[in-house]
This record gives sequence, structure tokens and C-alpha cells, in this order.
Amino acid sequence: MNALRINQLNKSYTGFQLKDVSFEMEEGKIMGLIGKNGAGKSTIIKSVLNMVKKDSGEIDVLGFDFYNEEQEWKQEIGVVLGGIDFYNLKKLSTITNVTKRFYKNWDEKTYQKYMKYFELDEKKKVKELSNGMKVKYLLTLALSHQAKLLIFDEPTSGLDPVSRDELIHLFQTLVKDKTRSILFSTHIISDLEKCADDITYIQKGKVLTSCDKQAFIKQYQYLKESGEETVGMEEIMVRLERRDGNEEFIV
Ligand SMILES: Nc1ncnc2c1ncn2[C@@H]1O[C@H](COP(=O)(O)OP(=O)(O)OP(=O)(O)O)[C@@H](O)[C@H]1O
Repeated sequence: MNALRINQLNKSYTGFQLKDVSFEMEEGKIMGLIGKNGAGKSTIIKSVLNMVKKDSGEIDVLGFDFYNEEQEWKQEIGVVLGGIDFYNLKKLSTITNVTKRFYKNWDEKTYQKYMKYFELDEKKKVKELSNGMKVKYLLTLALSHQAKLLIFDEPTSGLDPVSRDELIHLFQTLVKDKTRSILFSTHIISDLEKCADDITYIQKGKVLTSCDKQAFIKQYQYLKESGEETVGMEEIMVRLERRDGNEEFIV
């Protein structure tokens, strides 16, 4: 079964359009969603979560009916999207208590395990956490109700290299038994080089490529410059997006 299937997704904003976005995510895989600022990654994620209303297209989450079974599939996904700064004055324990009431598969043991792993203190208020700690807390909530599909928007961006490495390790462990899948958007391409199975590259609202990581790298080796043996993912992205003749904007 596919963990996620998006078929011909369209969504328009003034001056921007997601155009016929289609890709599939196999169960048990980690997929990286990449593309430059404004390419449409968050809009895809929000469409999948039904947080923005798509104009057209089909979205299947874990095989559920998108509209008729929205409550069911929302129980089965774990999401980290944006921050929790609007709960600044709340204690983590308060937010946890509200969150766990929503999930029928809430697993207190798992929750306590991740709180300990990430060295988080429930008695602290959100405003007392560093940015990295906030991300770790949101990940803890997302991982504590036996979600089958985890969707993270730039989960590693506020983390130090050691924490990022630990998180990547955790992602790899989570998908090992093939019952969980992870979709995450990021600009930190080296994280994907370490852990992604598949890459979906978004350019100006369209899917440029969606395939496994090795095929992705192989496909763009034509971007190699003289003297180079290979070209890595980050440089592939830079070369695909490089704009010629923009010197006039630089003063
Ligand atoms: N609510 C909205 N109303 C109008 N336009 C929007 C809205 N949300 C996003 N957009 C536009 O949609 C485009 C895609 O934005 P999106 O946030 O999906 O990009 P992204 O790939 O996630 O970018 P980044 O890497 O910078 O986070 C942008 O041009 C943005 O201005």
C-alpha cells in the first residue's frame, strides 16, 4: 500500500500555482521534499493535511477516503508544521494533556521515552524553550500516538548538527519495520543524503522529479562540470536553479 498518493493536485494563489502535482510514497520509506524558497513544498503539505483547500486533484492518505474519513486518517498521522509560539505561556504538560485527549492511540510510555530522550522538562513553559527544544517537543507529540505516516515541514532546520544527526538516526529507526513512513521537507540537503530513500523535487509549483535517491543523483550527473567525478545533491539543486545574468541586482 502507498502511505501517500497525490494525483494531479492543483492549487492557485495570486501569483503562484501548484500545477498537476503527482507523486506516491511507499510504506516504510523516507521521502525528502525539496525545492527552493517559494517552490510550493509547504502548500503541498498543507493540502495533504486539508489545511488549505485544494482546487482539484486526488489525495489518498494511508488508503483512507480524503474527505469522508478525515478524522480516521488524522488519527494515523503525526505532523510537525511551524512552531508553537502562540502557546508561549503554556506549560508543556498542559499542551500534552490537550493533545493526548485528541488521539485514541496515545501512548504515554512512548511519550515519556521521547521526553527523556530529547531531555525535555514538562514543567517548562514554551517561552522557556530554545528553538531546537520546541522542535523536539513537537516531534515528541507527533511520535506518541503510533502514527503510520509522519509529515514534517523542515524538522531539522533549528537543530544543531549533533541533534540533527540523532534525529536522522531516529527517522531511520522508525521506518525500519516498514510500518511507518516519513515525508519531510528540508533545505538541509546533507540530511537527505544521509537518510532519504526517495526525493521529490518541486520547482515553481511543479514536480520536476520524484524517484529514489540514487536514481535522482544519477539522472542529474549531466550537470557535472569539467574535472568533477560526480555531482552531489546540493550542487545538483544549485545548478538546476542557477539564474544567469542576475548580476544587475547585486550592488
Ligand atoms: N495563504 C497564502 N496566500 C497566498 N499565497 C500563498 C499562501 N501561502 C503560500 N503562498 C504562496 O505560495 C507560494 C509557495 O509557498 P510555499 O510556502 O508552499 O513554498 P515553500 O516551497 O514551502 O517555500 P519555503 O522553502 O520558503 O518554505 C509562494 O509564492 C507563497 O507566496
